[in-house]
Amino acid sequence: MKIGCPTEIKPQEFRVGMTPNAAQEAVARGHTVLIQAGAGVGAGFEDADYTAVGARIVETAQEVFAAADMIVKVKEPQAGERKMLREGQILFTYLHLAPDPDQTHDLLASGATCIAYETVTDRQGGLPLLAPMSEVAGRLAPQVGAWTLQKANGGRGVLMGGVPGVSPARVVVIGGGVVGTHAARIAAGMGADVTVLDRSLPRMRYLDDVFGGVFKTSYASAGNTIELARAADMIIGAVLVPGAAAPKLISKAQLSELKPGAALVDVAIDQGGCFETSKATTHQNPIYDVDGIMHYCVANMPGAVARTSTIALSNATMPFMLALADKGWKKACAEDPHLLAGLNVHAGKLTYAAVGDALGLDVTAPEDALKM
Ligand SMILES: NC(=O)C1=CN([C@@H]2O[C@H](COP(=O)(O)OP(=O)(O)OC[C@H]3O[C@@H](n4cnc5c(N)ncnc54)[C@H](O)[C@@H]3O)[C@@H](O)[C@H]2O)C=CC1
Ligand SMILES: CC(=O)C(=O)O
Ligand SMILES: [Mg+2]
Repeated sequence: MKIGCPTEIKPQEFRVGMTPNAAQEAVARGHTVLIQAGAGVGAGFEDADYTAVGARIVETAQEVFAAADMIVKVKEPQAGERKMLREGQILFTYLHLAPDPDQTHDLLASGATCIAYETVTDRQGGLPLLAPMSEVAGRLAPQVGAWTLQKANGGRGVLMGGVPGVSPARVVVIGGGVVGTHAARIAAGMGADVTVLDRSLPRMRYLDDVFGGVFKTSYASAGNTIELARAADMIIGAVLVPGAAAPKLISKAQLSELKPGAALVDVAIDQGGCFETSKATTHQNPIYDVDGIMHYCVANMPGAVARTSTIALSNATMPFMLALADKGWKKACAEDPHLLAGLNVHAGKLTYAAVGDALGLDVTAPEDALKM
Protein backbone atom coordinates (compact mmCIF):
# COMPACT_ATOMS: atom_id res chain seq x y z
CA MET A 1 0.00 0.00 0.00
CA LYS A 2 1.07 3.62 -0.52
CA ILE A 3 0.90 5.42 2.81
CA GLY A 4 1.02 9.21 2.73
CA CYS A 5 1.82 11.57 5.57
CA PRO A 6 1.30 15.28 4.82
CA THR A 7 2.53 18.22 6.89
CA GLU A 8 -0.08 19.33 9.44
CA ILE A 9 -1.57 22.70 8.49
CA LYS A 10 -3.78 23.50 11.49
CA PRO A 11 -2.43 26.70 13.14
CA GLN A 12 0.47 26.00 15.50
CA GLU A 13 0.26 22.25 14.97
CA PHE A 14 3.78 20.84 15.02
CA ARG A 15 3.03 17.14 15.36
CA VAL A 16 3.35 14.70 12.47
CA GLY A 17 1.32 11.56 11.78
CA MET A 18 4.26 9.17 11.34
CA THR A 19 7.63 9.06 13.07
CA PRO A 20 10.66 7.65 11.22
CA ASN A 21 10.24 4.53 13.41
CA ALA A 22 6.66 4.06 12.18
CA ALA A 23 7.76 4.65 8.58
CA GLN A 24 10.52 2.08 9.01
CA GLU A 25 8.05 -0.59 10.17
CA ALA A 26 5.75 0.09 7.23
CA VAL A 27 8.63 0.00 4.74
CA ALA A 28 9.88 -3.27 6.24
CA ARG A 29 6.49 -4.82 5.43
CA GLY A 30 6.78 -3.80 1.80
CA HIS A 31 4.70 -0.61 1.88
CA THR A 32 5.66 2.65 0.21
CA VAL A 33 5.76 5.60 2.61
CA LEU A 34 5.47 9.12 1.23
CA ILE A 35 6.30 11.94 3.63
CA GLN A 36 5.74 15.58 2.70
CA ALA A 37 9.01 17.53 2.80
CA GLY A 38 9.47 19.07 6.25
CA ALA A 39 6.47 17.28 7.78
CA GLY A 40 8.47 16.06 10.78
CA VAL A 41 10.55 19.17 11.44
CA GLY A 42 8.23 20.59 14.11
CA ALA A 43 8.58 17.37 16.06
CA GLY A 44 12.33 17.22 15.59
CA PHE A 45 12.47 14.76 12.66
CA GLU A 46 14.39 15.80 9.54
CA ASP A 47 13.58 14.55 6.02
CA ALA A 48 16.87 12.63 6.15
CA ASP A 49 15.59 10.66 9.17
CA TYR A 50 12.76 9.38 6.96
CA THR A 51 14.82 8.69 3.84
CA ALA A 52 17.32 6.80 6.01
CA VAL A 53 14.62 4.23 6.77
CA GLY A 54 13.40 3.95 3.19
CA ALA A 55 10.56 6.48 3.09
CA ARG A 56 10.26 8.85 0.11
CA ILE A 57 10.04 12.61 0.47
CA VAL A 58 7.59 14.44 -1.81
CA GLU A 59 7.32 18.20 -2.01
CA THR A 60 3.63 19.02 -1.74
CA ALA A 61 0.51 17.90 0.08
CA GLN A 62 -1.17 17.61 -3.34
CA GLU A 63 1.36 14.93 -4.33
CA VAL A 64 0.85 13.06 -1.05
CA PHE A 65 -2.94 13.07 -1.36
CA ALA A 66 -2.87 12.18 -5.07
CA ALA A 67 -0.55 9.18 -4.66
CA ALA A 68 -1.52 7.66 -1.30
CA ASP A 69 -4.01 4.84 -0.70
CA MET A 70 -4.04 5.82 2.96
CA ILE A 71 -3.43 9.22 4.53
CA VAL A 72 -2.05 9.14 8.08
CA LYS A 73 -2.35 12.46 9.91
CA VAL A 74 -2.79 13.97 13.34
CA LYS A 75 -5.52 16.60 13.21
CA GLU A 76 -8.84 16.55 11.39
CA PRO A 77 -8.38 17.44 7.71
CA GLN A 78 -8.72 21.17 7.11
CA ALA A 79 -11.02 22.45 4.34
CA GLY A 80 -8.27 22.45 1.69
CA GLU A 81 -7.18 18.92 2.61
CA ARG A 82 -10.76 17.64 2.48
CA LYS A 83 -10.97 18.69 -1.18
CA MET A 84 -8.03 16.40 -1.97
CA LEU A 85 -9.60 13.24 -0.48
CA ARG A 86 -11.14 10.80 -2.92
CA GLU A 87 -13.38 7.76 -3.09
CA GLY A 88 -11.67 4.60 -1.91
CA GLN A 89 -8.92 6.44 -0.05
CA ILE A 90 -8.41 5.72 3.65
CA LEU A 91 -8.05 8.64 6.07
CA PHE A 92 -6.64 7.67 9.48
CA THR A 93 -6.49 10.64 11.91
CA TYR A 94 -8.36 12.49 14.67
CA LEU A 95 -11.72 13.69 13.31
CA HIS A 96 -13.94 14.91 16.21
CA LEU A 97 -16.97 15.06 13.90
CA ALA A 98 -19.77 15.55 16.46
CA PRO A 99 -19.21 19.31 16.88
CA ASP A 100 -18.15 19.82 13.23
CA PRO A 101 -20.95 19.61 10.62
CA ASP A 102 -18.85 21.22 7.84
CA GLN A 103 -16.11 18.64 8.11
CA THR A 104 -18.67 15.82 8.36
CA HIS A 105 -20.41 16.93 5.17
CA ASP A 106 -17.11 17.27 3.30
CA LEU A 107 -15.94 13.81 4.38
CA LEU A 108 -19.27 12.30 3.35
CA ALA A 109 -18.99 14.05 -0.02
CA SER A 110 -15.40 12.83 -0.55
CA GLY A 111 -16.38 9.15 -0.69
CA ALA A 112 -13.29 8.34 1.41
CA THR A 113 -13.14 5.81 4.26
CA CYS A 114 -12.45 7.81 7.41
CA ILE A 115 -11.27 6.13 10.59
CA ALA A 116 -11.14 8.39 13.64
CA TYR A 117 -8.40 7.84 16.20
CA GLU A 118 -10.64 9.08 19.00
CA THR A 119 -13.28 6.35 18.64
CA VAL A 120 -11.03 3.29 18.23
CA THR A 121 -11.58 1.17 21.36
CA ASP A 122 -9.71 -1.47 23.34
CA ARG A 123 -10.63 -4.55 25.37
CA GLN A 124 -10.67 -2.61 28.63
CA GLY A 125 -13.31 -0.21 27.33
CA GLY A 126 -10.68 2.51 26.81
CA LEU A 127 -9.79 4.67 23.82
CA PRO A 128 -6.19 3.66 23.05
CA LEU A 129 -5.56 6.26 20.35
CA LEU A 130 -7.01 9.10 22.39
CA ALA A 131 -5.29 8.05 25.61
CA PRO A 132 -1.73 9.16 24.80
CA MET A 133 -2.89 12.65 23.79
CA SER A 134 -5.19 12.76 26.79
CA GLU A 135 -2.21 11.98 28.98
CA VAL A 136 -0.33 14.87 27.39
CA ALA A 137 -3.25 17.33 27.50
CA GLY A 138 -4.07 16.32 31.06
CA ARG A 139 -0.53 16.93 32.21
CA LEU A 140 -0.42 20.25 30.34
CA ALA A 141 -3.74 21.53 31.69
CA PRO A 142 -2.53 22.63 35.16
CA GLN A 143 0.60 24.13 33.56
CA VAL A 144 -1.40 26.31 31.13
CA GLY A 145 -4.03 26.95 33.80
CA ALA A 146 -1.34 28.18 36.20
CA TRP A 147 -0.11 30.58 33.52
CA THR A 148 -3.70 31.73 32.88
CA LEU A 149 -4.11 32.42 36.61
CA GLN A 150 -1.21 34.89 36.54
CA LYS A 151 -2.37 38.48 36.96
CA ALA A 152 -0.75 39.77 33.74
CA ASN A 153 -2.76 37.19 31.81
CA GLY A 154 -6.07 38.29 33.32
CA GLY A 155 -6.15 35.67 36.06
CA ARG A 156 -6.74 35.87 39.78
CA GLY A 157 -3.06 36.16 40.61
CA VAL A 158 -3.05 32.93 42.61
CA LEU A 159 -0.01 30.64 42.81
CA MET A 160 -0.82 26.94 42.45
CA GLY A 161 1.11 25.79 45.50
CA GLY A 162 0.55 28.86 47.65
CA VAL A 163 3.45 29.57 50.05
CA PRO A 164 3.88 28.93 53.77
CA GLY A 165 1.07 30.88 55.42
CA VAL A 166 -0.99 31.25 52.21
CA SER A 167 -3.40 28.57 50.98
CA PRO A 168 -2.74 26.85 47.66
CA ALA A 169 -5.00 27.26 44.63
CA ARG A 170 -8.20 25.24 44.58
CA VAL A 171 -8.46 23.18 41.42
CA VAL A 172 -11.61 21.34 40.34
CA VAL A 173 -11.30 18.76 37.57
CA ILE A 174 -14.59 17.74 35.94
CA GLY A 175 -14.23 14.25 34.48
CA GLY A 176 -11.86 11.74 36.06
CA GLY A 177 -10.84 9.77 32.97
CA VAL A 178 -7.41 9.91 31.36
CA VAL A 179 -7.21 13.72 31.00
CA GLY A 180 -8.71 14.31 34.42
CA THR A 181 -6.49 11.85 36.26
CA HIS A 182 -3.28 13.18 34.72
CA ALA A 183 -4.41 16.79 35.30
CA ALA A 184 -5.24 16.07 38.92
CA ARG A 185 -1.93 14.36 39.56
CA ILE A 186 0.09 17.24 38.14
CA ALA A 187 -2.03 19.93 39.84
CA ALA A 188 -1.60 18.10 43.16
CA GLY A 189 2.11 17.77 42.42
CA MET A 190 2.25 21.58 42.00
CA GLY A 191 0.84 21.83 45.49
CA ALA A 192 -2.78 22.73 44.65
CA ASP A 193 -5.83 21.50 46.56
CA VAL A 194 -7.52 19.27 43.97
CA THR A 195 -10.98 17.68 43.67
CA VAL A 196 -12.03 15.45 40.78
CA LEU A 197 -15.72 15.21 39.83
CA ASP A 198 -17.08 12.28 37.85
CA ARG A 199 -20.39 10.54 37.25
CA SER A 200 -18.92 7.04 37.31
CA LEU A 201 -18.79 5.55 40.82
CA PRO A 202 -16.49 2.69 39.74
CA ARG A 203 -14.09 5.27 38.32
CA MET A 204 -14.15 7.28 41.55
CA ARG A 205 -13.57 4.11 43.58
CA TYR A 206 -10.51 3.43 41.44
CA LEU A 207 -9.25 7.02 41.82
CA ASP A 208 -9.79 6.93 45.56
CA ASP A 209 -7.94 3.61 45.84
CA VAL A 210 -4.95 4.79 43.84
CA PHE A 211 -4.85 8.53 44.59
CA GLY A 212 -6.60 8.86 47.95
CA GLY A 213 -4.66 11.47 49.90
CA VAL A 214 -3.30 13.06 46.69
CA PHE A 215 -6.64 14.48 45.53
CA LYS A 216 -10.31 14.19 46.52
CA THR A 217 -13.24 12.88 44.51
CA SER A 218 -16.81 14.10 44.40
CA TYR A 219 -19.93 13.03 42.49
CA ALA A 220 -20.62 15.27 39.48
CA SER A 221 -24.20 16.23 40.23
CA ALA A 222 -25.15 19.72 39.02
CA GLY A 223 -25.37 20.89 42.63
CA ASN A 224 -21.95 19.58 43.65
CA THR A 225 -20.38 20.92 40.47
CA ILE A 226 -21.47 24.53 41.00
CA GLU A 227 -20.73 24.41 44.73
CA LEU A 228 -17.13 23.33 44.11
CA ALA A 229 -16.83 25.68 41.12
CA ARG A 230 -17.76 28.70 43.27
CA ALA A 231 -14.74 28.05 45.49
CA ALA A 232 -12.32 27.18 42.69
CA ASP A 233 -9.40 29.17 41.30
CA MET A 234 -9.11 26.81 38.34
CA ILE A 235 -11.64 24.47 36.72
CA ILE A 236 -10.41 21.89 34.24
CA GLY A 237 -13.05 20.46 31.87
CA ALA A 238 -12.16 16.82 31.09
CA VAL A 239 -15.44 15.00 30.45
CA LEU A 240 -16.11 12.72 27.52
CA VAL A 241 -19.08 10.82 26.20
CA PRO A 242 -17.21 8.97 23.41
CA GLY A 243 -17.83 10.46 19.98
CA ALA A 244 -20.61 12.72 21.29
CA ALA A 245 -20.72 16.47 21.83
CA ALA A 246 -19.58 17.33 25.36
CA PRO A 247 -22.35 18.07 27.90
CA LYS A 248 -22.40 21.73 29.06
CA LEU A 249 -21.69 21.65 32.78
CA ILE A 250 -21.23 25.36 33.62
CA SER A 251 -23.58 27.85 31.99
CA LYS A 252 -22.89 31.47 31.02
CA ALA A 253 -25.23 32.61 33.80
CA GLN A 254 -23.21 30.64 36.35
CA LEU A 255 -19.98 32.52 35.50
CA SER A 256 -21.15 35.32 37.80
CA GLU A 257 -21.03 32.86 40.71
CA LEU A 258 -17.33 32.02 40.11
CA LYS A 259 -14.37 33.86 41.62
CA PRO A 260 -13.30 36.85 39.46
CA GLY A 261 -10.23 35.88 37.43
CA ALA A 262 -10.79 32.14 37.85
CA ALA A 263 -9.29 30.06 35.04
CA LEU A 264 -11.43 27.64 33.03
CA VAL A 265 -9.30 25.18 31.05
CA ASP A 266 -11.66 23.34 28.70
CA VAL A 267 -9.72 20.34 27.46
CA ALA A 268 -13.00 18.85 26.19
CA ILE A 269 -13.17 21.67 23.62
CA ASP A 270 -12.39 19.27 20.77
CA GLN A 271 -15.78 17.69 21.46
CA GLY A 272 -17.42 21.13 21.62
CA GLY A 273 -16.40 22.02 25.18
CA CYS A 274 -18.09 21.46 28.55
CA PHE A 275 -18.56 25.12 29.52
CA GLU A 276 -21.30 27.03 27.67
CA THR A 277 -18.95 29.97 27.03
CA SER A 278 -16.11 27.85 25.56
CA LYS A 279 -15.02 28.42 21.99
CA ALA A 280 -11.95 26.83 20.43
CA THR A 281 -8.74 28.87 20.60
CA THR A 282 -5.24 28.36 19.21
CA HIS A 283 -1.78 28.26 20.74
CA GLN A 284 -1.20 31.73 19.26
CA ASN A 285 -4.20 33.23 21.09
CA PRO A 286 -5.03 30.67 23.75
CA ILE A 287 -7.07 32.64 26.30
CA TYR A 288 -10.02 35.03 26.38
CA ASP A 289 -12.22 36.66 29.01
CA VAL A 290 -15.96 36.21 29.48
CA ASP A 291 -17.47 38.17 32.38
CA GLY A 292 -14.09 38.31 34.13
CA ILE A 293 -13.51 34.56 33.89
CA MET A 294 -10.45 33.52 31.88
CA HIS A 295 -11.00 30.71 29.37
CA TYR A 296 -8.25 28.53 27.86
CA CYS A 297 -9.75 26.37 25.06
CA VAL A 298 -6.96 25.16 22.79
CA ALA A 299 -8.28 22.24 20.77
CA ASN A 300 -4.86 20.76 20.00
CA MET A 301 -3.05 21.15 23.29
CA PRO A 302 -0.59 18.29 22.63
CA GLY A 303 0.77 20.28 19.66
CA ALA A 304 2.53 22.51 22.19
CA VAL A 305 4.83 19.63 23.10
CA ALA A 306 5.01 18.24 19.61
CA ARG A 307 7.92 15.91 20.05
CA THR A 308 6.62 14.12 23.13
CA SER A 309 3.15 13.99 21.60
CA THR A 310 4.22 12.75 18.18
CA ILE A 311 6.18 9.86 19.61
CA ALA A 312 3.40 8.96 22.08
CA LEU A 313 0.74 9.10 19.35
CA SER A 314 2.76 7.14 16.83
CA ASN A 315 3.48 4.41 19.39
CA ALA A 316 -0.28 3.96 19.79
CA THR A 317 -1.39 4.30 16.15
CA MET A 318 1.36 2.14 14.64
CA PRO A 319 -0.19 -1.33 15.09
CA PHE A 320 -3.50 -0.11 13.65
CA MET A 321 -1.79 1.73 10.80
CA LEU A 322 0.14 -1.44 9.95
CA ALA A 323 -3.01 -3.59 10.09
CA LEU A 324 -4.81 -1.19 7.72
CA ALA A 325 -1.84 -1.18 5.35
CA ASP A 326 -1.28 -4.94 5.43
CA LYS A 327 -4.89 -6.06 5.13
CA GLY A 328 -6.80 -3.11 3.66
CA TRP A 329 -9.43 -1.36 5.76
CA LYS A 330 -12.20 -3.91 5.22
CA LYS A 331 -10.32 -7.00 6.35
CA ALA A 332 -8.54 -5.12 9.15
CA CYS A 333 -11.85 -3.79 10.50
CA ALA A 334 -13.70 -7.07 10.00
CA GLU A 335 -11.05 -8.86 12.07
CA ASP A 336 -10.84 -6.22 14.80
CA PRO A 337 -14.07 -4.80 16.25
CA HIS A 338 -11.99 -2.20 18.12
CA LEU A 339 -10.65 -0.79 14.87
CA LEU A 340 -14.14 -1.02 13.33
CA ALA A 341 -15.29 1.23 16.20
CA GLY A 342 -13.07 3.89 14.64
CA LEU A 343 -14.96 3.88 11.35
CA ASN A 344 -16.89 7.18 11.20
CA VAL A 345 -17.45 7.64 7.46
CA HIS A 346 -17.39 5.24 4.51
CA ALA A 347 -18.30 5.89 0.88
CA GLY A 348 -20.67 8.73 1.66
CA LYS A 349 -22.28 7.05 4.69
CA LEU A 350 -21.92 8.15 8.30
CA THR A 351 -21.13 5.10 10.43
CA TYR A 352 -20.82 6.45 13.98
CA ALA A 353 -24.07 6.68 15.96
CA ALA A 354 -23.08 9.46 18.38
CA VAL A 355 -22.07 11.71 15.49
CA GLY A 356 -25.41 11.05 13.79
CA ASP A 357 -27.21 11.96 17.03
CA ALA A 358 -25.20 15.15 17.46
CA LEU A 359 -25.70 16.34 13.88
CA GLY A 360 -29.15 14.91 13.14
CA LEU A 361 -27.84 12.71 10.31
CA ASP A 362 -28.75 9.14 9.28
CA VAL A 363 -26.28 6.48 10.32
CA THR A 364 -25.32 3.20 8.62
CA ALA A 365 -24.13 0.46 11.00
CA PRO A 366 -20.36 -0.03 10.60
CA GLU A 367 -20.98 -3.78 10.15
CA ASP A 368 -23.16 -2.92 7.12
CA ALA A 369 -20.39 -0.70 5.73
CA LEU A 370 -18.17 -3.79 5.68
CA LYS A 371 -20.62 -5.35 3.22
CA MET A 372 -20.72 -2.31 0.91
N1 LIG B 1 -7.95 19.82 23.82
C1 LIG B 1 -7.08 18.86 23.52
O1 LIG B 1 -6.02 19.12 22.98
C2 LIG B 1 -7.37 17.46 23.86
C3 LIG B 1 -8.62 17.12 24.23
N2 LIG B 1 -8.93 15.87 24.64
C4 LIG B 1 -10.32 15.67 25.04
O2 LIG B 1 -10.45 15.57 26.44
C5 LIG B 1 -11.69 14.93 26.73
C6 LIG B 1 -11.51 13.86 27.80
O3 LIG B 1 -10.77 12.77 27.26
P1 LIG B 1 -10.38 11.48 28.13
O4 LIG B 1 -9.97 11.89 29.48
O5 LIG B 1 -9.43 10.71 27.30
O6 LIG B 1 -11.74 10.70 28.21
P2 LIG B 1 -12.10 9.51 29.22
O7 LIG B 1 -13.18 8.74 28.57
O8 LIG B 1 -10.88 8.82 29.69
O9 LIG B 1 -12.71 10.27 30.50
C7 LIG B 1 -13.89 11.00 30.46
C8 LIG B 1 -14.50 10.96 31.85
O10 LIG B 1 -15.62 11.86 31.84
C9 LIG B 1 -16.59 11.30 32.70
N3 LIG B 1 -17.86 11.95 32.42
C10 LIG B 1 -18.69 11.78 31.36
N4 LIG B 1 -19.76 12.60 31.47
C11 LIG B 1 -19.60 13.29 32.63
C12 LIG B 1 -20.36 14.29 33.29
N5 LIG B 1 -21.52 14.74 32.79
N6 LIG B 1 -19.89 14.78 34.46
C13 LIG B 1 -18.71 14.32 34.97
N7 LIG B 1 -17.95 13.38 34.40
C14 LIG B 1 -18.39 12.88 33.24
C15 LIG B 1 -16.55 9.82 32.39
O11 LIG B 1 -17.13 9.05 33.42
C16 LIG B 1 -15.03 9.58 32.25
O12 LIG B 1 -14.46 9.17 33.48
C17 LIG B 1 -12.19 14.40 25.38
O13 LIG B 1 -13.15 15.29 24.84
C18 LIG B 1 -10.94 14.41 24.53
O14 LIG B 1 -11.23 14.47 23.15
C19 LIG B 1 -7.99 14.88 24.70
C20 LIG B 1 -6.70 15.15 24.31
C21 LIG B 1 -6.30 16.45 23.80
C1 LIG C 1 -7.01 14.43 20.78
C2 LIG C 1 -6.73 15.55 19.88
O1 LIG C 1 -7.61 16.05 19.25
C3 LIG C 1 -5.41 16.07 19.76
O2 LIG C 1 -4.47 15.47 20.26
O3 LIG C 1 -5.26 17.13 19.14
MG1 LIG D 1 -8.19 17.97 19.65
